Amino acid sequence: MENLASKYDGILQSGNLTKYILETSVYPREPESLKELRNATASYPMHFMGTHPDAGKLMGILLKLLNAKKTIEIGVFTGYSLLLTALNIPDDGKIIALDPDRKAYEVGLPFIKKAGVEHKIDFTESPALPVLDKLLEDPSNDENFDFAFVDADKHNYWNYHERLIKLIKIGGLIIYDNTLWGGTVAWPEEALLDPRRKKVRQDAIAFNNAIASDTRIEICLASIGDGFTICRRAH
Ligand SMILES: C[S@@+](CC[C@H](N)C(=O)[O-])C[C@H]1O[C@@H](n2cnc3c(N)ncnc32)[C@H](O)[C@@H]1O
Ligand SMILES: O=c1cc(-c2ccc(O)cc2)oc2c(O)c(O)ccc12
Repeated sequence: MENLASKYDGILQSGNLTKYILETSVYPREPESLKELRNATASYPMHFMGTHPDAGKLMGILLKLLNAKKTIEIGVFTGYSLLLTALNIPDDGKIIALDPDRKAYEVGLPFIKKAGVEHKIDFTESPALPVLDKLLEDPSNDENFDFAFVDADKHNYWNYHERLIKLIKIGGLIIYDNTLWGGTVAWPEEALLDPRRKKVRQDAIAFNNAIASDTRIEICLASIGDGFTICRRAH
């Protein structure tokens, strides 16, 4: 029988511990604009797709450590991770943000404007692959980005990886979200009943296996949010 608790209890499979972490170290220091965007998303369809705030906190620290200036985001939804990125890069930083769903982006846009960071965002209403291919047609984009965050159609993660690895600088980071898919990657296949969740589990397992043997990167599969695969381009 499918254990839906994992979806709501976080990857720790413990609602109390997830709540403790959020209430102790995340919510009290979450910027007001992010909190407002998160609250506005709560009444939007599929609101659970927003990046987990604890994972967002880690992403913010990594962006600062890296001094990231030029970034790519694949999968914007209402913009939690996008606003978080915009708040953690310098005033002249730029984010190429890609999503075919402009309506969801517009839910978060007022909070992005209020935070005064809209000028850092170049949103394109499109599936990501053709835009990445276009970027790669111009050699000046090779190794020109510090950071990328991927949180979109899970079956395309390897296709994104093959393109992002050329666009990201040596020493830069690519983060893939949902790579533990509620913990189900370690479950027996028959334990999952919903065919769509089953398919995403298979996509996540295939991606995790492929990335684990990619010698161009160092990886850390962090059990935060829904599973964050943090890749550092090594060469
Ligand atoms: C999980 S949500 C992203 C959540 C977002 N990072 C946040 O913090 O709120 C996934 C998004 O991926 C988008 N998406 C689906 N297919 C896509 C594609 N081919 N290219 C880019 N984005 C895509 C969906 O429209 C959806 O908004
Ligand atoms: O339940 C979901 C579904 C997705 C998803 C499915 C198909 C796409 O083309 C894009 C996204 O993503 C999710 C997600 O990122 C998350 O953190 C929780 C749930 C889901």
